[in-house]
Amino acid sequence: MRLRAHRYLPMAINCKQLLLLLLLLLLLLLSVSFISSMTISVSEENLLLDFKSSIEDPSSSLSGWSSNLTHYCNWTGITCSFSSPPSVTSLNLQKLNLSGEISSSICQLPSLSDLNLAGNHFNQPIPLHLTQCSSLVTLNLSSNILWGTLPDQIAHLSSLKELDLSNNHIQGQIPQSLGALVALQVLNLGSNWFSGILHPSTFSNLSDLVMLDLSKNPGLTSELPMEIGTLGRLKWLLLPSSGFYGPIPESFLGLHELQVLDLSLNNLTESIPFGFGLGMKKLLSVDFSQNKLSGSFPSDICDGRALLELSLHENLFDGSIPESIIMCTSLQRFQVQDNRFSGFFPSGFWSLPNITLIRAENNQFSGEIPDLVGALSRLEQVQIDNNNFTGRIPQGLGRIQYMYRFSASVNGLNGILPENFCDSPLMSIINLSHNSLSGSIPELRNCRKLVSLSLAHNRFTGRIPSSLAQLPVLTYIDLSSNNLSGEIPQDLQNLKLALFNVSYNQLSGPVPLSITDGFPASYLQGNAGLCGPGLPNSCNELQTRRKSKTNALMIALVAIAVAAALIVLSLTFFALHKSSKRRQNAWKSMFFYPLGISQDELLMALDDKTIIGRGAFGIVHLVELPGRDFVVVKRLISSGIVSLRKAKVELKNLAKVRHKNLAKIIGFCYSDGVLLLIHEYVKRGSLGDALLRPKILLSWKVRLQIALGAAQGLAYLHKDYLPHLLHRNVKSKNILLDEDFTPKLIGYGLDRVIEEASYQSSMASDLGSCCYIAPESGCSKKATEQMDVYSFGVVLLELITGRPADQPDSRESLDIIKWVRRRINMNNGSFQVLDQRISNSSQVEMLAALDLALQCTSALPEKRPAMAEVVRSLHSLHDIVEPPSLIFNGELPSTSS
Ligand SMILES: Nc1ncnc2c1ncn2[C@@H]1O[C@H](COP(=O)(O)OP(=O)(O)OP(=O)(O)O)[C@@H](O)[C@H]1O
Repeated sequence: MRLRAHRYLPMAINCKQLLLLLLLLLLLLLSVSFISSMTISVSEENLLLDFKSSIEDPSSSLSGWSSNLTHYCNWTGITCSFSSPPSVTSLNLQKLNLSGEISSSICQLPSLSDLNLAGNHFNQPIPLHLTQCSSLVTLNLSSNILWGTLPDQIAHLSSLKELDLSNNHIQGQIPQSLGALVALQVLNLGSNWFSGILHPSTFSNLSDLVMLDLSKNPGLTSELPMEIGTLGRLKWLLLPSSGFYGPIPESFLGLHELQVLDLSLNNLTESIPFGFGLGMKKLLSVDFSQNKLSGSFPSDICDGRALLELSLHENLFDGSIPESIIMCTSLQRFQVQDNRFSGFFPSGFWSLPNITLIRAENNQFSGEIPDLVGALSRLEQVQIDNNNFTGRIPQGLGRIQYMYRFSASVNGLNGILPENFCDSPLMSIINLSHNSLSGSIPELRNCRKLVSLSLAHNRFTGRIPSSLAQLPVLTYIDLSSNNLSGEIPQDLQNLKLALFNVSYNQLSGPVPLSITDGFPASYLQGNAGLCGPGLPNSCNELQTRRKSKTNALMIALVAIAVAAALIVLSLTFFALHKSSKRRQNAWKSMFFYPLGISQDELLMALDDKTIIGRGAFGIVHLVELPGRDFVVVKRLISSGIVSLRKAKVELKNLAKVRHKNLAKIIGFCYSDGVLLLIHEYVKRGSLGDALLRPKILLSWKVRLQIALGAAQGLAYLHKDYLPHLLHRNVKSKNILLDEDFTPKLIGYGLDRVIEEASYQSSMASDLGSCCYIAPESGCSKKATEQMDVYSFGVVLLELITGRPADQPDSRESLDIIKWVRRRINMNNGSFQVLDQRISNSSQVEMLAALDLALQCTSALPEKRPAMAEVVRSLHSLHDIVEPPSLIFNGELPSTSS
């Protein structure tokens, strides 16, 4: 037994040893796994600290990123996975005022799927190493100062679902390789400096895309690829304020999931594809505004009944709005102003249950505003100025709870004003001027928020309501050119008025002191019976005159001599009355945009001090408006101004010219053959002047941009605007430069308001213009598009050579065409004519432009290209627009204000 026990003893020891061994092994395993977990943690932490070390953090937002404080998964902006060990999945450091370098270390975080550095100040090219972060699902670098191009290698981020690079300074073409990111759902490249064309294939495979935003990239001069219309999941398509041109592809009809479509502020042409809206049941907002779209109203736009907002304004749409629009029961905002719509404005539209905004001004709508508009309406703002609306102001107007602006000037509204027309508690602006309204102006007691009341140029009679004085914020009152009588209520002086115009009425009696003191006398003129300091009648005189008139009457009963005196007096009075009537008719005005000042104030401003230029057709004044805005008033000096009736028709049409390269006509004043044209003010003066200033050197890119803009303006006049227009006076002095050097043509349309013979004689008197005139215009009287093309070619030569078109004092005394042609016949002559101050790197483009300018200035009109062709050729040269800071190599031109 002992022996057996002895035999088993070593065996027992072995078991113990085995147990110990196992225990040791376990411990070893545990410590290995602990050490390995420690290694991962340490390396992720180090990677983050490395990332931090290259970042500038003035707000100490990342001060908690320290290994001594907490585990890195709890650091600001970090999210980790729940795995063991935990690993960083998301880095969200938006809006922390960070700058510096985005280090490559973050791409070594193996599980990083979301990287958000939006709203910081990173100022560097898009780091190429970010394209190595292959696990990224979301990359948001928006609202920084990233620059350079978007690298092709972006295609390596094959898991990416959201890419947001908006609001940076990224340049160059949108890389075609983006099309490889087939998982992409959100692509936002808005507000950058991308340029060139959109390659169609970029979009063919992005079938998961839900949101595409390329807005505010003005250099993206491209047609809209039809492939975008195949993105069947697209909900948001945002392409406003870029350079898109051409038609809207038919394929867009297939975007059945679309909710928001914004194509505004581009150069899109042709009509909206027929059937647009059919089957698009989810449409909420559609914006086609500020393009050159034409054709009819998209009558299926409300097929889905969900539409909240429709904007078609500032286009060339025509035809009428179909009655079916009343199916748009959810519609809230409707903007069709500044088009050529006509026909009856659908009456059911006014009672749409949710409509808050109707803007339809500057069209030719007719019809009446029905009385239905009333208590249940949610209308807040109605602007239907400058149309052909007729009928009465509806009774229900004053019952609309939320109405704050009602503007229906320049229409044919008639009848009396309903007693309650201003009862809406929020009503702030009422403009019913230039209509045929009559009767007395009701007392206004309830619109306590009324700021501006314009009832000018109507047929109102009776007294000025004294209740106006009870409206605490009333600031602008224009009651001019009516038949109002009686006295001006004295209490009005309690108001803080910025405008009080009652000229050309039949008011009488003393004018409240603050009004004679505070406003120009022109606001009171045309009221023979008013008296007060500064007016033709002093009140004492008037009273004495009245007394003596009574006495004379009494004496007249008994004395024939006095009766004779009375006759003389009445004759004088008659003469006075007649002259006042004549003065009343002196000026007729029409403003197509609100100026904030009255006709009389405008006229008063036209003195020598405001003259800023003189041309062949007249003198140019610069007039300041309230709020530091300006307009330019050109007083036409010509014996051949057309009649008021014709001027009105022509200018109403010219005011519908809408193009960013044509200075707007804002209004006009007319009196006995004198015409004042009111224009948009363009700040930087003319191109002609800019080229003459020796210290200014416009870079080639800017010159090209100016040429392209001017060509686009002309092409619009020739082909897009109806009826087609010729400019007839294209020259560098008639191309003005806006703040950002956008060119704007002035001087178009003058031949519409000046008789032909006078127009031609004014043109002939302007010697500075003769080198812009096509050679054939001497023989053929009729102006043609080709003559405009010739003149444009001369301007293009000025831009290429840096020489003014006409240099009478130069040694060679040649006009620019002869000068260029002589030189290019010499050896290597083409190079010699290029402006030598511009860098050689632009030579190829300049030579191509020279070739185009020579075609435009061909002696044979039929050899000249059409303006649309010129635009295309310049487009092909104009790929990258430089940021404004690179525009000038010399002194910046001052603004003339
Ligand atoms: N809308 C405007 N904004 C700013 N300045 C203007 C505007 N219109 C004219 N000017 C200034 O007034 C000057 C004279 O303009 P105007 O058009 O009358 O003359 P012009 O161009 O020299 O000749 P023409 O009468 O043949 O057109 C311009 O050179 C420009 O400096």
